[in-house]
Amino acid sequence: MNRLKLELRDIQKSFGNQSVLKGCSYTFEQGNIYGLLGRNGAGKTTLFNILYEEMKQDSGTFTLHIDGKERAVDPEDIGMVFTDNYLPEFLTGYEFVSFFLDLHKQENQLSVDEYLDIVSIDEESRHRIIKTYSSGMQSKLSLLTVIITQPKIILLDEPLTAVDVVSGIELKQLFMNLKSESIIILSTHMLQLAEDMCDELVLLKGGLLSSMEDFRSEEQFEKQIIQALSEESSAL
Ligand SMILES: Nc1ncnc2c1ncn2[C@@H]1O[C@H](COP(=O)(O)OP(=O)(O)OP(=O)(O)O)[C@@H](O)[C@H]1O
Repeated sequence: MNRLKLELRDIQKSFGNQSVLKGCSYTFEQGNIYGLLGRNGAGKTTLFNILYEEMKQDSGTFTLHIDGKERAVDPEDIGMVFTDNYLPEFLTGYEFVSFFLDLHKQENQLSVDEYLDIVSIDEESRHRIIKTYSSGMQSKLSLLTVIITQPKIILLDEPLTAVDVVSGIELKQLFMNLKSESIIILSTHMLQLAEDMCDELVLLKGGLLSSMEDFRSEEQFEKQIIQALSEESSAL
């Protein structure tokens, strides 16, 4: 039985007279990676910002169920990696990880170098300032923050877009390992990534969430998703 669940109930959000989320309800469970798919402007980032408490929903709730007990979500329950990385540009990668570890002491903590090895940031690069990093390297450093803290809920907003093929495969494997302890929700437009990595696909369309059941048993995966997202009732 799954120990940890995140339950969203009827979350609504409008900006002025634009209704973006019209009653999102869904239960996400530990042990799964969920792929959140939706057209541009469907409201994926808005939903993540609400869960991360960067933004307040107009109505609706989201709660955690731990071993059958329900409680509010605490900020430390959630880690989010954004498309745009907010990293301190004038620290080196090494200094950033060291600083981050001071703030977030972990049991069985690895050394700074061991963490940087996990995301394959090489010896020379780790002592350069982050400002000089490529966007893929910056993404890897951002992903390291959730790898270190392993929060109960991990929200990944287009995390692997700038990461090269080899690093992408390594990071995918890392998230596969993290999912046994966490609920992972991955927003992506990369259908191949969603198919490879996710256990369940969730569509955000017309301001509502729905599950795409048994997507692996469908032969024409891409065609099916494109059709689902382009039907007339789309949010756009
Ligand atoms: N702070 C804001 N103020 C006004 N409108 C906003 C705000 N944040 C988002 N929106 C609007 O809400 C809608 C959903 O935006 P959001 O960024 O959540 O979509 P998305 O699904 O993440 O899109 P994409 O795939 O393009 O990143 C868009 O029309 C956007 O312009």
